[in-house]
Amino acid sequence: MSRPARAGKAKTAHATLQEALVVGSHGRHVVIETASGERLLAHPRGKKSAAVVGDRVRWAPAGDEAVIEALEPRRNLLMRQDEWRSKSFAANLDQLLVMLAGEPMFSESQLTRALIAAEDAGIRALLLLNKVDLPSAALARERLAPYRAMGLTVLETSLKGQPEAAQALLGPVLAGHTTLVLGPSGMGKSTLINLMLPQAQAQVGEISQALNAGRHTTTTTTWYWLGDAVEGQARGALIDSPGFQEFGLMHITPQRLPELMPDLRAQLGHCRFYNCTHRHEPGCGVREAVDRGEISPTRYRLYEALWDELEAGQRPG
Ligand SMILES: Nc1nc2c(ncn2[C@@H]2O[C@H](COP(=O)(O)OP(=O)(O)OP(=O)(O)O)[C@@H](O)[C@H]2O)c(=O)[nH]1
Ligand SMILES: [Zn+2]
Repeated sequence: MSRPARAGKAKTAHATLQEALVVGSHGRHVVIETASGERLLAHPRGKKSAAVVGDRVRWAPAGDEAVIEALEPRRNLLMRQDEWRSKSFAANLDQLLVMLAGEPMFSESQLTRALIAAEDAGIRALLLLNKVDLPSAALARERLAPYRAMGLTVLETSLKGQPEAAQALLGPVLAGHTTLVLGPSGMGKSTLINLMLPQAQAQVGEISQALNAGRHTTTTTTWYWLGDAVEGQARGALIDSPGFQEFGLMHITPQRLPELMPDLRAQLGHCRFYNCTHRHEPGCGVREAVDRGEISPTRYRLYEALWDELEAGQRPG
């Protein structure tokens, strides 16, 4: 695809370039929102690491489009799992909202992976149990007991049956923060986005328009402003990534897993061997805690499975 020629040769100092926010992405091409609120298709310069939604960038105009000259330092970064590898996909988040339901029953493996990714990135996670109007919510609640016990907040909604109550509950939780919504299929993510963002379609439209100018049709990750800007107040935002299922964990070594799982972490320091993997060793404090019922057997099995997966991923070749 042809790119507009660069205006001049002189290298502009980054500080003099305008800052913008990345609000949409399609592979290496992104949509930025400039300080004046304009949305432009932006291309990375050269092969430098690509910008992701939530990034603040320094940009220069290039015809009707923009060239990203530099990324501002990131507060944090989340990766998504591709078929083959982990890829960065959202930066500078305040919190992760994980949507769950009893019908279809949420996957504990997916939940655990999300929590590990958030913990590793230093991002707080909130759980949202939706569809509490259905009888299956009782079982979902039971399965969430170990997560409450490790200190996680579990909010409950019936987005479809009681939208006003859900709005009242979620409004203050989302206001002023940048929240990535993880909604596995069927948990009610579309219902949530439509409820909290009546103007969502218009925002998607603007991003598609900017992308279409570059002949891209779909956006993979989208930033939505929550409400209008009010002077002196941080503006909240939701980040939605359609089809997004799994976080990338391949950059985490298996030895770090216990530190990233609060229920296991609470039991560290009681093993006979200082370098205990908590898998086969005698005198393991973590496995004793499983036997005593202080760590849920499911969580422990997920730990074992993740260990194998991460170890296999790190073997050379
Ligand atoms: N009973 C009940 N159903 C709900 C609730 N919230 C959403 N649903 C229904 O659950 C189904 C899935 O909701 P969506 O919002 O489309 O879910 P999604 O997570 O976006 O699903 P995908 O479109 O598959 O990605 C729809 O039929 C909704 O009407 C709820 O609180 N209670
Ligand atoms: Zn151990």
